[in-house]
Amino acid sequence: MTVEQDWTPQKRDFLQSTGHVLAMGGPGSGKTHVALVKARDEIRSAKLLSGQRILFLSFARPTVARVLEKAKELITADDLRLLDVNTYHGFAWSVLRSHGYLLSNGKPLQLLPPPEGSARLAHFAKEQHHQEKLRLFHEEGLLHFDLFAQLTAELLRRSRRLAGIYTATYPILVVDEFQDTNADEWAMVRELGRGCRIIALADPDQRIYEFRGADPQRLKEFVDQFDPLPVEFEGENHRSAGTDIATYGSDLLTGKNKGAVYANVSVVEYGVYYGRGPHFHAKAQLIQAIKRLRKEPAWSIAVLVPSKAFMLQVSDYLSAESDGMPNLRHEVAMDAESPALAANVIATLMEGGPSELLAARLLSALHTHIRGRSGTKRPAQAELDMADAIDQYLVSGKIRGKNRQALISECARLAALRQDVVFTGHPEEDWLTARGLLATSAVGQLSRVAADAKYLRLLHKGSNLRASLSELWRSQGQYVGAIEAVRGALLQEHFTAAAKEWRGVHLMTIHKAKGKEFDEVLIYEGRYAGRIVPANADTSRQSQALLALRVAVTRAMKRATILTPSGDRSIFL
Ligand SMILES: Nc1ncnc2c1ncn2[C@@H]1O[C@H](COP(=O)(O)OP(=O)(O)OP(=O)(O)O)[C@@H](O)[C@H]1O
Repeated sequence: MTVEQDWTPQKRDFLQSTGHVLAMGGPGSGKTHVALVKARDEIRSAKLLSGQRILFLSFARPTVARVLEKAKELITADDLRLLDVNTYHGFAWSVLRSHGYLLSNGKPLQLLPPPEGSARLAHFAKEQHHQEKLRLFHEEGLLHFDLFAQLTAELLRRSRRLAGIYTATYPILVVDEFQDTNADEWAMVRELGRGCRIIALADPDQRIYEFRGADPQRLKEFVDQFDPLPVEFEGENHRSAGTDIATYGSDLLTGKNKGAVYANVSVVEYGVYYGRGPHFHAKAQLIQAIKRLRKEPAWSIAVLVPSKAFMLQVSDYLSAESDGMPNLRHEVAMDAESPALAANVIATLMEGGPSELLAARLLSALHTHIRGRSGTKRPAQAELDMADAIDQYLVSGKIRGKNRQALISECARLAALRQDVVFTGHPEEDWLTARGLLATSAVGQLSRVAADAKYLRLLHKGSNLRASLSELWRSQGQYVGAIEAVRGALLQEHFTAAAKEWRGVHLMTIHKAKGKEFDEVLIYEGRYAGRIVPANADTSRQSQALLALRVAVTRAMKRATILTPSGDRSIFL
């Protein structure tokens, strides 16, 4: 544990602050670390009244898990009870769950998780999404996750008494990755800040979420409104001390990196290797990294790629035993809509029921999967037409067109097949059986459900879904209730800071790497798909991609490797 005299003067100023603070520093400068020490000191100072706690808000659940892990090293278990670490949306939901009815005309609220939300919004142009989300909330009591922060801010603004209760409970609010807050999250923080001390941690050059509303003006807005004590942890790097990784990250921003040589950072150009899979070089690099680290007790490697679609291709190749290389076990950070909606179709099959009813339920689950699987992107018109046709069929019993009829018949066939399926009572096996039924279907809309569900990690040992499915089987010898169990498990995934295991190989998009750290980082840029800068990117997208690349590189503690295609090297390298 760091002893007091080790702190730089800036860190000491930060630790001694008594009001609002804006702490800035580059990657690995120890912002999160020192904020936890600050929280510990505040708790130890015994200035908190009975019932008061410190609130620490971060962006994503895995980051919350990491912060908690670090907190356990720095803070005693007793003191830790006075620190609430949560995501922005987890905190907002805790407010709305108890008080949101005040905004929805007294209607009880029902959550609309992102995958179902995407299915609901499929027909609307992107510009109309927000309006429709508001309509769903006010008219149907359906709460889309994207409204969490906005509604919480509105609630706190409208009821000063309620805001007072929250700020009396949390006199200190730490906001991590503050540079990436969007307008709604900022509004929520601002309302709380009227009654509590805000400790904001930020690095303007790690602002990589402009596409979801992060704004270069945010820090200035905070300064203008709250006049915080500014502190800068300049030149500190605790993550990759003794390497050039942080320097490389800074040089990327000025272009100084081009042609220069750095310790522990390598840029590797890969060529086309005829007869081998396109990701051959990436896998080979990964194997080398594993060899370098495998003698260490708890090593971690991140393979970071530019897009979700590319990530799935890479995952398939890492799992395959091909090109003379073994299956490499890895975790995929997959939070896309498609697996969640696919899980709903599988649960429908597991739940079963009389053939005709089951066929209709399958169609209905498939309808949601078709509409929602591309997330916030609008589905192709042909997909929307298919979904509409299913919808009409469910009402009228009529359908036209060969492909559409084939889909209806296939659902009927699967529902009939399901009648003869004998499950074993082991949820994982039975899940695979149900998925297998879909996988063999000759109808694309059904077989891709099985493909989409491949990336779902809900049934591992000790998982809640496994426990609830086992319980359904134990009490009734069948899986009636599976749909609800899957829905509950997916919802829980959004809110619990599942203690993630950070050992081993982790494959994720560059954006997902924010706030994390690994022994080695392998950034893999594809030749055609998966470009760091998409071919048609304008200057603003280019600069966002550059910031993201810097974040990616600086996640490494020991070594960063960037793979870029030869003959088409990334413009940043
Ligand atoms: N004073 C310190 N003493 C020992 N270890 C430290 C110290 N400060 C930070 N660290 C360690 O260095 C690593 C990086 O620190 P931290 O995550 O707090 O940096 P950060 O500024 O929040 O980084 P980023 O903005 O890149 O996410 C962590 O493993 C942390 O535990």
